[in-house]
Amino acid sequence: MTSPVIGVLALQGDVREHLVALAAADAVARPVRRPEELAEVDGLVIPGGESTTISKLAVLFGLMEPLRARVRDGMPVYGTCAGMIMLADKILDPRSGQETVGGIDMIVRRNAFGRQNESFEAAVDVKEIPGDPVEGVFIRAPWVESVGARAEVLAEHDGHIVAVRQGNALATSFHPELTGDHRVHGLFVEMVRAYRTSESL
Ligand SMILES: NC(=O)CC[C@H](N)C(=O)O
Repeated sequence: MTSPVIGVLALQGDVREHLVALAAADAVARPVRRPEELAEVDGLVIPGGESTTISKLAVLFGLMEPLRARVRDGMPVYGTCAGMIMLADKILDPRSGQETVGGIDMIVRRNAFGRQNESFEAAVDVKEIPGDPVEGVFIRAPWVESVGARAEVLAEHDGHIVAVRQGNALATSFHPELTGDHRVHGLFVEMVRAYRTSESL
């Protein structure tokens, strides 16, 4: 079977690192900036960066509604850090004008780890990733305050939820694209493959 085509939302943030990690995990990866490009991908990564900026640019580029529609339709989507914030149905302390795509029944607190510690690394056990813990790189990272019944917690750090999955939507507070360990991207590529197979039946 041919490799799935996975987009990386390329409005702001660490786009290139995700393109490299997805390619290493056997996907065809390409940047997505326009609605027509979004329509052509089998799955999408929303990278880390600054969620307020990504949100405003998504509205400006006419991508917010198409993003919501595709996520509602079940397109697999993976958000890291600012991308996790974009996938939250609700955020605490949003900046004015900040919107989210939503898709995961969770409440996310922006910069939650950041106030105590701008940036750090920690080993994180992630459900669905067998073997060694994942090296979690946290950069002004959010955490998940609470999840609703439909969302499954995949990982915690220091008593705080840092990875969540709800159906085809996956989110991590940390940045696996920066470590050279492509297992989380591998999990996402498998989600996209399964979706593609179910769509073509
Ligand atoms: N590394 C990151 O993506 C940081 C997220 C950033 N603190 C935000 O609120 O968007």
